[in-house]
Amino acid sequence: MTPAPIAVALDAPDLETAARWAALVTPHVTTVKVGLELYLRYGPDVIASVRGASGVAVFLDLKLHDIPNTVAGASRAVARLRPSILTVHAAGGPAMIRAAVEAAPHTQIAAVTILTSLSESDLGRIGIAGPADDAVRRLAVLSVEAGATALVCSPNEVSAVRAEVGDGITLITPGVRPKGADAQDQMRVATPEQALADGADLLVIGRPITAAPDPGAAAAAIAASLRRAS
Ligand SMILES: O=C(O)c1cc(=O)[nH]c(=O)n1[C@@H]1O[C@H](COP(=O)(O)O)[C@@H](O)[C@H]1O
Repeated sequence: MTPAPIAVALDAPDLETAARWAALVTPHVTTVKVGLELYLRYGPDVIASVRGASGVAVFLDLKLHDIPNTVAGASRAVARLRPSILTVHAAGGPAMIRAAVEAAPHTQIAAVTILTSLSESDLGRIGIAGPADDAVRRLAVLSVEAGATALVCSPNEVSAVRAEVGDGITLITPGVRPKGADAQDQMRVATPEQALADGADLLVIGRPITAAPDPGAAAAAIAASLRRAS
């Protein structure tokens, strides 16, 4: 069975748990994602641990956001780990995004547009006027012009972003919840089937899989449902 285009967010408190989740889900998904919790605790070794024997693609989600020189250095430091994807915040601006792209030539740089945990009223409070769609599209275009070949946005904006940037850019959507699942701290959400139908290339899914009694079975069920829908 072809693995589904899902990156399972391994937001675990310890390495053993993360490696166990990775082993359980990798037959069913293309990618696993290491984020700040694991990386700040264990550092670079975590990548090899979750990659394991399967050699699954590892997405390193550090959401870098600093001046270009600092982001270039940080990107260079992690590029040698050969993650398939590395995230930076689009709001860091074009020079910062370009610095990451140039410092990690073998890794796809994904620019995070507007966090899926922000509601439209949160956006107003941090000074971003107008609907989320507008800000996401603006940041998407700026990021692609700066050399990013992947973008992170919510499933709600993915079709608008696709229309803006075309087919060559990888669109990654967190904020994914199977029908009836609790959105938790996510504000702009959709189902996996909807996200894929609207043009997402890779769905980031964490707790709906990792908090399930059997993460392997939960990943398999979502993968099967995507196959049925496509
Ligand atoms: O860059 C990300 O992956 C990301 C961007 C974003 O806007 N929203 C978002 O939730 N994420 C990540 O996606 C994952 C979502 O996890 P769940 O909410 O448990 O499915 C977490 O690891 C987040 O860090």
